[in-house]
Amino acid sequence: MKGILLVNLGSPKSTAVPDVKEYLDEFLMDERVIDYRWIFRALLVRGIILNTRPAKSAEAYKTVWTDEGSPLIVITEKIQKKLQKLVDVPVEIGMRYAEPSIETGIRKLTEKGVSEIVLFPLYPQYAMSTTETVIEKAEEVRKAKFPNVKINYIQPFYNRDIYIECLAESIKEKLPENFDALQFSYHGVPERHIYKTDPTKTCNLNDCCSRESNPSHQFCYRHQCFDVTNSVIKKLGLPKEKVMVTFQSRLGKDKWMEPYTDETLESIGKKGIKNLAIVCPAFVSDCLETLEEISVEGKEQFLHGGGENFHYIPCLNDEDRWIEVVKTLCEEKLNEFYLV
Ligand SMILES: C=CC1=C(C)c2cc3[nH]c(cc4nc(cc5[nH]c(cc1n2)c(C)c5CCC(=O)O)C(CCC(=O)O)=C4C)c(C)c3C=C
Ligand SMILES: [Fe+2]
Ligand SMILES: [Fe+2]
Repeated sequence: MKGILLVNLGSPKSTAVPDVKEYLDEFLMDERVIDYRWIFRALLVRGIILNTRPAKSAEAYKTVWTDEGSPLIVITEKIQKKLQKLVDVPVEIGMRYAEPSIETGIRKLTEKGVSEIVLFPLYPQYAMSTTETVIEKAEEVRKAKFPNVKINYIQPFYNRDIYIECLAESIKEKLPENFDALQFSYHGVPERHIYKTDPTKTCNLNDCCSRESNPSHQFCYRHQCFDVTNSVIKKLGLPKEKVMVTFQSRLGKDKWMEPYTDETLESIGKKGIKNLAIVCPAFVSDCLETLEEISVEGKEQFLHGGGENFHYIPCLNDEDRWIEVVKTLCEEKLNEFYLV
């Protein structure tokens, strides 16, 4: 029997500082997130970051937490429930970090008799800290605990027409009438990650990412962010001069992809952009990074820098058109089981 596992990043189990600390420990000790040798990662994460960050992050989580829990998990559950109504195989969710884990998700499916799983990492763009770490973890769990289960993975879908169509429609509906600029803010990654995961060694993190084609594009997060932006603005008929791409949520002292979202928000008001719309297409569901970092902090930065109207465009969340896309991508992979 077949089944579907939707995998998202995950959140702490509560906003209590020890729970946030446990979550950050698992997240930041992932070698595909902080890619230093174990001893240096442990010194940085356990010796420095976990001393202060959990309390600060817990305060931020408190501002977005709902009665049902973390927005990211609540929204992923809503996607699951809606998808379940459209397909005739069991659908479960699993988180890369914390609970419900990928193992919990696979276990629930196997208890329903599932032995062939389509696993959907809910990230449009490939990075070692997105799709790659999900697949690595799922394979580790499968080999150790469910050796008889087959898993078929859905690949990054940043360039799929159905996704672009859906995102463009969603943005169009939510765009305010008057805006001076539309900012696409993607979660950043350290530049080193892009070089590291480029098997072709042809990405120069410069003009190459915006070229029409280059062998590195399949593994270049930066290219995939530009590609989503270009495809969406083409569909919306927006002039390039009205659009910006920036990268948010950097952590630590490494060089992350630029331009940075926060610095841009602080400076564009003075350059004449008074009415701003902003969207975050690295996330399919709203989460701490959109609801707090962009909608609250980002708005303050923009207003502080001389901006006047800040309009946050929510993620696809559980919009029906997005659930249809999820269904189509899952069905494609479900059907592949018949071919092998
Ligand atoms: C969308 C893709 C994501 C990438 C790429 C990514 C990389 C990345 N993140 C950190 C550090 C943190 N991220 C945090 C939160 C967070 N990150 C993503 C997604 C990506 N991260 C999401 C969806 C969330 C929100 C989770 C939620 O519960 O809502 C956090 C925790 C919050 C905080 O303390 O700021 C950290 C830390 C690194 C180092 C990294 C490197 C590639
Ligand atoms: Fe590139
Ligand atoms: Fe992150």
